[in-house]
Amino acid sequence: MDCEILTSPSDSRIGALSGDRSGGAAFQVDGVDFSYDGTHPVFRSLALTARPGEFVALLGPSGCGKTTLLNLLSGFLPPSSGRITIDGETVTPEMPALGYVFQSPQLFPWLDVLDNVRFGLRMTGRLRDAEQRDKAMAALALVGLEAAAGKFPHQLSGGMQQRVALARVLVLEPRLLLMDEPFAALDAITRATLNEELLRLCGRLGQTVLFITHDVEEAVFLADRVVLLDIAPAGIHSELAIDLPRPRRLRETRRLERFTTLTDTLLERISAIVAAA
Ligand SMILES: Nc1ncnc2c1ncn2[C@@H]1O[C@H](COP(=O)(O)OP(=O)(O)OP(=O)(O)O)[C@@H](O)[C@H]1O
Repeated sequence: MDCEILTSPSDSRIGALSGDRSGGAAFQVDGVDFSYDGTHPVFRSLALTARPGEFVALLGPSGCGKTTLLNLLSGFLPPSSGRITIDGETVTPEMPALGYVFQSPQLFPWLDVLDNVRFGLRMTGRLRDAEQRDKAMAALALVGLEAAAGKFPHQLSGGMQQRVALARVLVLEPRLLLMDEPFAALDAITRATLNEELLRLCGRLGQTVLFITHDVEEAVFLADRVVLLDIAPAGIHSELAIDLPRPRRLRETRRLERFTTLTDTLLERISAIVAAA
């Protein structure tokens, strides 16, 4: 099991990643209709925005369209009408601003950790080998895995594999991270550690994040704002601003009365959605 608490890498170790990126991207979903088959809509006139650097958690009952929304935002699925923009530009899957982290790490088993992290840089072909290595090592330092650079995925725990997957995305310096239940398959201790790690990284790198989860406490711990989706095709049921102080540490934050109030509010809203279905 991978449950060590990581220390923060020094600025010199992550220097190779501090290139020309400038914080997070804004996104805007405007009047979006979407259906997979043309007859059963998943969204009708959906509208959602996020400001640069905002951490938005997406909650909602199974089948309400959370993954569909991520796929629309990443440009993998085109809306049937409406517009989705990242920093004002219509989204396409090739946009360098985008990084996608899935529930399963999806590493290449035949490549070692360093080459898994380097893979995206090699595909862009823009940097020399040595620069690619520097950037990949910097990304591994960010997730506390420099020492695992020469290992293969099967030699890593589930939590370490998910960290490599995160490093593989961070190396490309995305300004919008789309995360689809990235820690759902992990044990509770690893998940708690990675939640804290993710907040530390976001505080440091400033990306905008859209994070899907089924876990109300995880959503409240991580987010600036929780967006709750209703049964499809109703779209957004409600939003809740998470006014908990930062930096957040799991044990301290969960003890706050406000944390309990916010999670209870969301649980009540979810029960109402399910009861009305
Ligand atoms: N490729 C597809 N083809 C047809 N219908 C799909 C496809 N993917 C999803 N759907 C349908 O679209 C709706 C929304 O699915 P989606 O996976 O976005 O929901 P979700 O909220 O992410 O669900 P879960 O919480 O269970 O992961 C569901 O009714 C689902 O059955």
